[in-house]
Amino acid sequence: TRSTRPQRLLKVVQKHATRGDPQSVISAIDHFCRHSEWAMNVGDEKGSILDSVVSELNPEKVLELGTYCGYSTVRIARLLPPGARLITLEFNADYAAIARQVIAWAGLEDKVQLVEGASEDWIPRMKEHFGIETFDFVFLDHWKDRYLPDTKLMEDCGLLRKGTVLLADNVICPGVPDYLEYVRNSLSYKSYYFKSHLEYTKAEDGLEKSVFLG
Ligand SMILES: Nc1ncnc2c1ncn2CCOCCNC(=O)c1cc(-c2ccc(F)cc2)cc(O)c1O
Ligand SMILES: [Mg+2]
Repeated sequence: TRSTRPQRLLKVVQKHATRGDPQSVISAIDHFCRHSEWAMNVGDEKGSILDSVVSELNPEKVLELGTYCGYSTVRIARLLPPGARLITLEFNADYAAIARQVIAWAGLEDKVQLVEGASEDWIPRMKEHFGIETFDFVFLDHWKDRYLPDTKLMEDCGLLRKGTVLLADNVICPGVPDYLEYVRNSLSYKSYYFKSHLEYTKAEDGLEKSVFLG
């Protein structure tokens, strides 16, 4: 039977990227998605904004919601200081299997813990299962109708502290109107919109950076 797009993306990484070189993994995926097959990675343009937010924050504890093929996982993990940890949640087992191999090809498996399952099931278990007190940085890139309930769930579970940064992908396309309304009007967040484009296209999209004020 025909291969899946994530399987073809992994083949491209293994063929064109250098083991242990995260930048070559990022470039191989971006080239494939721009010239061969579009895929829902955060991409190079929004990826550069993601890089600048992570570099400025230098987070120790990172949560990513929605791994897909591991593109943004690699982008974030390559910038983390030694000893920092990234936990990434992926619901789809096929995506998770590909992402593990992409993350390993980049040589970042020691910084990354990929967990299979739904965000709503795992967020309440972060403390007892992973020994996490609070996160410094959260990248939201999963089901768009889960951004708001999962943010409220993280608040209720005490996983956010004064200064925790949430960065949300796709706030315009596909769009997360309820989440945007919440973080932009809540007194518990200071929010900023980074205008950009939907990965590998000319359509408008953007990232919303929201700082939890405690
Ligand atoms: N642990 C978890 N818990 C819950 N749910 C989870 C989960 N892990 C995964 N999932 C499930 C969903 O994961 C993928 C979500 N991402 C997107 O859907 C997405 C779509 C587009 C897009 C598509 C078509 C267009 F025309 C225009 C834009 C672009 C993007 O950048 C996207 O990120
Ligand atoms: Mg996205």
